[in-house]
Amino acid sequence: MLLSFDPDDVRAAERPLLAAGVPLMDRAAFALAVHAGHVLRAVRGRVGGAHVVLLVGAGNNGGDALHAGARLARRGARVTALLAAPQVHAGGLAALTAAHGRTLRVGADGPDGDAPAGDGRAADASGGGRGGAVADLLASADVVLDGLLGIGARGGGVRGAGGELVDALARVRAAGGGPVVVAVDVPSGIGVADGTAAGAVVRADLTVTFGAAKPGLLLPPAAEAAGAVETVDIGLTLPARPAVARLETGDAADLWPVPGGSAQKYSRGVLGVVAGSGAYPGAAVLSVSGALGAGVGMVRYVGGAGPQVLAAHPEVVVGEGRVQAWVLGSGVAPDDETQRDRVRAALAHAVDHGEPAVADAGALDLLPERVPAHVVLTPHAGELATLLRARGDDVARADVEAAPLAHARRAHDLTGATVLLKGAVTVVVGPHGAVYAQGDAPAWLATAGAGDVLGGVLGAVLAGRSADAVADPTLPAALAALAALVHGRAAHAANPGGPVAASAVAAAVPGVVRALVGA
Ligand SMILES: NC(=O)C1=CN([C@@H]2O[C@H](COP(=O)(O)OP(=O)(O)OC[C@H]3O[C@@H](n4cnc5c(N)ncnc54)[C@H](OP(=O)(O)O)[C@@H]3O)[C@@H](O)[C@H]2O)[C@@H](O)CC1
Ligand SMILES: [K+]
Repeated sequence: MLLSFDPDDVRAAERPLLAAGVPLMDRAAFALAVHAGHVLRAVRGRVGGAHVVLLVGAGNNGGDALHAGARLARRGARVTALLAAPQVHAGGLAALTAAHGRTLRVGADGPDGDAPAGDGRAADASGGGRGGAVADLLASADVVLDGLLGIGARGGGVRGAGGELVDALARVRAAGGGPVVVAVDVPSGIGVADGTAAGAVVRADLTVTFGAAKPGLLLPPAAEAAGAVETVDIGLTLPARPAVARLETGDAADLWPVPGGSAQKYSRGVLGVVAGSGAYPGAAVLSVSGALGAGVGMVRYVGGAGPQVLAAHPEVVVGEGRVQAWVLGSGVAPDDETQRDRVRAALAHAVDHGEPAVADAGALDLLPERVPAHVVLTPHAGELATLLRARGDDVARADVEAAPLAHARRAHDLTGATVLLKGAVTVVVGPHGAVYAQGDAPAWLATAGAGDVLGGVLGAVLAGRSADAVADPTLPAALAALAALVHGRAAHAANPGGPVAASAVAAAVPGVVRALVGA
């Protein structure tokens, strides 16, 4: 499991070590230089002679970059630091200067080469015009180390001279080619704790993060700015509970309902699916496909798409009966009162009788005021905005997309449900601070019907662990994250690197489950 921690927790973990004189910045800078060295060898074959540009802000994040730059300069790299603040980390600046790195001050007046600490060579870089000199430097760099802002970031985006550097770097990259960008601790400008990415935000290829990942490296939309994430152990002892977690391959076996030797179809879980209709049978077929692919004991289908469901899946039982979990609402039209009544009844049953339920699409506006955490909502951003508006919040789809965690949390707080917010990175919020961010799916998965398959997979897992999911209110969030992981992996497996149809994703689920939990 990849765990991330809020800046306050990281600072609290650093404090006793700093008080004891542990050289945390040395550890961080050493690891950063090692990773930058790997990148330089990959793009240029060697560190010696490579061109490294440092973006340096006012705080310790800039200090990390300067110290790492000094290490690279001692290994023969040509290092130029662009100083975006009047005062930068003094020890780092001295180290870089001693290692013969160049410094160049940038700001409202552009580069003027007046960096402190006796940098006699700063003036070379300012030739050719102010902004032009910076752009030329960035364009000619093999690697840029982004040390503008770390966990001390406040507000959205990088302000001031640093923000101008972020924009200049974006222009260089948009023009094609450009350097490999390595973010120091976090990409500068992201919301470190909430994953927002407004204003000037560095787009990194790699983030080298210290002590533990930060939530913004996992959460959308900021996660996209982080690139690959390398976590460096600098010796911090962090709290037991992370801010945001991400399930990985090794986590699936513990969570998945793998049948024991004495299993039979009822003990493995029966899933009730109230989805689709005669007019729109596809959602029903896809939900059932996902559930069967995930290995549910049995599916009972209730609704007007019985013939189509049976044609695709003769193992399904059509009609009502006892179930251990539900999938509700996929493909249920707003004017289909018969099916909506069935969804209402199933929701009430799930709440009253302790049966986990997935409430998707057409079930979201039928939700009682409050539900237990074993009811899992699976909206996309637009549906979540609608749900929140129905509860009095003035919120649009774009607001949800800009701050998915905050809005998923709000929906959880208002309804009591576990909330799985679908997206390129899927965010899950449950009670007691359970938060997951799963970025497993290829962009190709954004396709009609994919959500129906996800609902089926999640329903199967909830049916298989029905009693556990009711007894432990944080478990539905973990199982929802697990379903997102399997669903995303199935999309990759169905057609690596290419387009996928939802039915192909469902067909790939059994193989993914076998790979994750098979002996
Ligand atoms: N502690 C340790 O031992 C270790 C720490 N480590 C490293 O330290 C980093 C944290 O360092 P840090 O606390 O100095 O904060 P940092 O992020 O560098 O910047 C703060 C400065 O930025 C400014 N500023 C804020 N927001 C802004 C904005 N939007 N736009 C523009 N400016 C903004 C802010 O100004 P202020 O808001 O105070 O006016 C202040 O001047 C951490 O991420 C890791 O890399 C590692 O070495 C491991 C050991
Ligand atoms: K940074």
